[in-house]
Amino acid sequence: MYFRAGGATALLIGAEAVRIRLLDFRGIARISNTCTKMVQQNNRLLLVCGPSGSGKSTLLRKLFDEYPDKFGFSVSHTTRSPRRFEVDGQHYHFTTKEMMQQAIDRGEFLEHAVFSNNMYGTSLEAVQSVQKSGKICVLDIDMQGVIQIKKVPSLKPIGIFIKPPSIGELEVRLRRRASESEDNLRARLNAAQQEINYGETPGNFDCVIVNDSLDKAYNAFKDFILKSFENLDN
Ligand SMILES: Nc1ncnc2c1ncn2[C@@H]1O[C@H](COP(=O)(O)OP(=O)(O)OP(=O)(O)O)[C@@H](O)[C@H]1O
Repeated sequence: MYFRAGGATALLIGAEAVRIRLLDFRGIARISNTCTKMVQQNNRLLLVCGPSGSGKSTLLRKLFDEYPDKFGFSVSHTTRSPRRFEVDGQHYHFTTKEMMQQAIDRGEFLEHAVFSNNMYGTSLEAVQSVQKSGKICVLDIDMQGVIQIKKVPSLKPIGIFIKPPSIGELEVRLRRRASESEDNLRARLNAAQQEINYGETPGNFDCVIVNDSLDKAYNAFKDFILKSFENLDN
């Protein structure tokens, strides 16, 4: 079953969305050793990044459907209040600003951001919890999160960038999805070109997939992942 547990890209990119991401050098050093162990154990992270509306969720849903036991999302932390249907530890780990900041200072977060006065982040423990269950941990993550994770040299994540066929088509898809206010949609489209530039810069991702025809894009997505994680048997 596909279940997206509140990844960083689930956040709005509204006009007021000043995202501040901080991972200081002490934090990097602290988590670096643990990450080296993760890599040695062949527990590499899979990062899926792309502009809002590029099709990350659609492709991941197909992958999770085809390989139900192989992949898992880590559960993010947030300091925002739970919504009515949200279950602590399932949709998010709900915490306080003080506790989250202390954990960040202890170097327990791979990436974190401030959005609309609330903190969000991916803890190393949340990633390891997925890996301990025998699954490959997938982070559906925005450009700023990728930049932050890449600062941990020992992590060596496998990164896939999902590129829309054009900004015009991205707009069509976002409008058809009808999930955003006009302001939000504009903010997402404004951010998209910068994200595409980052995605296309050599060295930033291991693979760039243009999501034009969904079937074609999915096959390329799946093939690359199967090759990258050779021990996937299904
Ligand atoms: N190849 C495709 N052709 C046409 N429509 C597509 C294609 N891929 C995805 N879509 C549609 O585009 C919309 C955006 O896709 P999706 O929600 O997967 O994007 P996303 O990158 O996960 O966005 P967000 O980051 O905002 O969650 C959805 O309505 C989806 O059905």
